Amino acid sequence: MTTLLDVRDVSKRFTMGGLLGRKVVEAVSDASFSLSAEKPEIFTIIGESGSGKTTLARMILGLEDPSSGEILFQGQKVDRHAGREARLKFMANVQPVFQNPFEAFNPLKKIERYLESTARRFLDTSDRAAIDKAMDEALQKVGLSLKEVRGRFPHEMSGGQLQRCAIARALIPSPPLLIADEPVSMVDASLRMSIVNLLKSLRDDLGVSVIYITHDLATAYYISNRLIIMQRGRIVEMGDARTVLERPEHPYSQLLKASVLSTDDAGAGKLGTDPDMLRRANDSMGRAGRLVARADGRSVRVYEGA
Ligand SMILES: Nc1ncnc2c1ncn2[C@@H]1O[C@H](COP(=O)(O)OP(=O)(O)OP(=O)(O)O)[C@@H](O)[C@H]1O
Repeated sequence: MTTLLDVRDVSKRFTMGGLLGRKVVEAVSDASFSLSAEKPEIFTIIGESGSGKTTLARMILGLEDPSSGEILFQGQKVDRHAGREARLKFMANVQPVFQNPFEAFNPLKKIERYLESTARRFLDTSDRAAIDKAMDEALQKVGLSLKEVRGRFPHEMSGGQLQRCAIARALIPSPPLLIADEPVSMVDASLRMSIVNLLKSLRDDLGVSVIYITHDLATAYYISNRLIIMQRGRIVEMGDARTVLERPEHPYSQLLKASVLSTDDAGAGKLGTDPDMLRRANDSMGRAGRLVARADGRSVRVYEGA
């Protein structure tokens, strides 16, 4: 197997405060996983707010240095201090899609200007026809066209359409990997599935791998091949998405699943959690334990004495 992305024992610590009262936050602890270059997949990172998802994504994008461990992309170390040329080459291969498309676009600039600057930068051309062609091709991949977008400002589009434009922009350099950090959470509920389906078709039709970051178990279940569940910076469970979400084994994964209201439970106004489940999930909080890889392809964190 050729490896596209290799995350090796990566940790990130932030130190806050001054000399007195210094506080160290371990945002990510010893994360390891890899993606194959031959088998495009949607690899999902699930976790509550503060579990370290964005920090992990920022390290993969080379926007943040790991405190320890390393990340390799196509065998090369991801290094945010690499020279301009190396950095540009990396950015052409690994593109971000952010949560809020209205923040990603400058409200005072027409959308095509943003796409155009990406095309100029990555395709290294100033040929008008070539730039238009690249923009139109990228927009077609997300179900839009340059004709539809031309002349329009961000506020003239719905959140869903604008997120499509953001994804089109990311696709301009034809990257094999997209990092999508909560890409549907700011999009109207009615349009969410169309963006989720778009990610799926990028994988299936264009062979793009996607790291999909979310706290939404339903969309994760629907589109992911594999997933990891993070609790306070640690991966507590990793494996085939359907298997893990159907039969979570780590107490925290079980609690996450039980905390999602099924339509039946919602009617009855109750969550499927019991005090024992809560206690076991709380007991695991902050404990290091050991992530054990099993023959069935699943990894689950276990604790001494548990
Ligand atoms: N630049 C920073 N300086 C200090 N602490 C940080 C920094 N970035 C993140 N953290 C801390 O690291 C932890 C993980 O944050 P992170 O944003 O990665 O989590 P998350 O799972 O993405 O959360 P959310 O879903 O709310 O974005 C949190 O405790 C956060 O406060």
